[in-house]
Amino acid sequence: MNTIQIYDTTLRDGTQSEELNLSTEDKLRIATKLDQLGVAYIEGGWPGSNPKDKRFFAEMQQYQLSTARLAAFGSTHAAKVSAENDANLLALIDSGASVMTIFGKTWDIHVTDALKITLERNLELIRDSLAFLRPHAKELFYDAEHFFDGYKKNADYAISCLGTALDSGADLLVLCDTNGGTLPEEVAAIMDAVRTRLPEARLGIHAHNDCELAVANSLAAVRHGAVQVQGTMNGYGERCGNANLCSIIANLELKMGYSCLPEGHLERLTDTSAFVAEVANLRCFKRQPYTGQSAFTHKGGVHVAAVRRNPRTYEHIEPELVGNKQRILLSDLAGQSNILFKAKQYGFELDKGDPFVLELLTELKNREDQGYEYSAAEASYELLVNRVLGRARNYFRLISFRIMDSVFTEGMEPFTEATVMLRVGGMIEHTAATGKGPVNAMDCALRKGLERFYPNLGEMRLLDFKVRVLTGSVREDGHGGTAAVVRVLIESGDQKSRWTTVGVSYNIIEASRQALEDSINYKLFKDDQKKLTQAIREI
Ligand SMILES: CC(=O)SCCNC(=O)CCNC(=O)[C@H](O)C(C)(C)COP(=O)(O)OP(=O)(O)OC[C@H]1O[C@@H](n2cnc3c(N)ncnc32)[C@H](O)[C@@H]1OP(=O)(O)O
Ligand SMILES: CC(=O)C(=O)O
Repeated sequence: MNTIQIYDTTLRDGTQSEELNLSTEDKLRIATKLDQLGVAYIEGGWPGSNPKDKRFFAEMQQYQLSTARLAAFGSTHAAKVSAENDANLLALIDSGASVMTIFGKTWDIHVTDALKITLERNLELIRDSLAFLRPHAKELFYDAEHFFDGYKKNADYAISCLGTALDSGADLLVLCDTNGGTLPEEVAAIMDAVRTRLPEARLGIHAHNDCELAVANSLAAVRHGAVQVQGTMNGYGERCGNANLCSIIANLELKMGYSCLPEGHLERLTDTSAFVAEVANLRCFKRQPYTGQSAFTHKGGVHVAAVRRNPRTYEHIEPELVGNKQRILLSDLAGQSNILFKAKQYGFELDKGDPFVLELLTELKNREDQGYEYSAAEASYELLVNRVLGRARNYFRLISFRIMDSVFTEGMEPFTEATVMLRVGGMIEHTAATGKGPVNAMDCALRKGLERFYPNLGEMRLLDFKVRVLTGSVREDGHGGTAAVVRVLIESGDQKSRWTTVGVSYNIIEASRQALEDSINYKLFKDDQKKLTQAIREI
């Protein structure tokens, strides 16, 4: 099987993304993870650019990478100084990286208008920089910036830049679609032309995503002879991003018959993608092909009915191949199959046509119509199913509650107090608490009343609170705006898991109460289930 080298530049080109900012520590964690995934090269940064990147390379000298080689990035030397005196090239040598990648100009307007030097002088920059670095690098790559645009405008000059790099010791010439404006058929034709004119050269591809074609362009380049693909995890990068390695690796391995990662490592892809997003403190892109949470998620009843019989009916690969999994959503587009799938996941074996299934489906559709959204708040639906099927109980009853906001000093935050009356078993509990806002005050009062009976509630935290005014909820009596229906989603968690619950009402406090009550009941229900499972195991 032919091998394609995966060159990851998340830690360099990825950090040029508007929303990405990584500390040295973050970079070390990501580098370790990329090595475990098994990419061939990790471009760690530009040591001549900033102290953070310099520190990263110094720290990396203590790490033993198992699969990847560490690459340091920089430009050809500054026109005003010689290669030997160029701080940027010296920083590359100091970095201790065994692989060095330098970018140089290949598009004539970049030479004359950006660098403001002659075309001949640029060839000297390329030649002298590579020749100077050659003895210090195990591998030396030349990134031909703007190669495709340059080739289209002045093919002879673009080729002479590549030829100079090759003659000066470059092991590999990486053709860059820096502005991301090239089409796959142009990439294919230009790759063929370069291979004809420089048959001895090994070629790579570095594509940007300005036309949403970076993955397609990378695959086209491989089909036309590229042996290395550069890109970033999750496609992070400047403007519209770089070529997304998650899609490239999966496509090359699963659709095109190439090998990119060590045997058996492809199933680490989804975890690696999520890990990088987590360290970068960015939300994962749900619709990301292969590794996104929605990539194998089914919502429509017709689809769910079919995938339950044979997943291949609506899935282009087995999700497990890339470490992902199938998910089924609940919504007003569901059919009985969605309910059966979820019920099975919760431990119930039901059949199509069962009155419980029909009741649950009707209830789901009615509630979704009122504004509940169970695909985002599955804990509420799990409780509902378990209640309808008699497995879950209400752990308490909120008999009454009152919330007061008082402003004592003009311009100061209001003082919020909640009182609640609860029934737990046969006992009545009456408590009050203050909080930062009405929902927090109600949450504190509820816990204060309940923790005596259920101490495990002390482990539970509210993690997120979202309110959405539902469009189309303007009432027939003309009351919209502040009288519109709102949906509240509350995400809660303990040491082991996170869950989301939902409430809907014209009254934001009432919607929050529903979501809060579900959240507490869910925690108590799941803890009881765990205890039961443990007790059964011990019998
Ligand atoms: C296509 C790519 O992704 S290339 C990578 C782009 N990434 C970055 O720019 C991030 C890191 N960059 C930096 O930290 C800084 O820009 C530095 C340290 C490299 C340079 O900083 P400064 O010296 O202050 O220059 P500044 O950023 O204003 O301008 C870029 C300089 O690089 C020069 N330059 C650009 N490309 C090249 C090249 N291939 N070879 C030689 N010089 C180059 C420009 O001519 C300009 O120098 P000049 O003003 O003397 O003509
Ligand atoms: C080198 C590089 O990052 C580019 O040309 O896009």
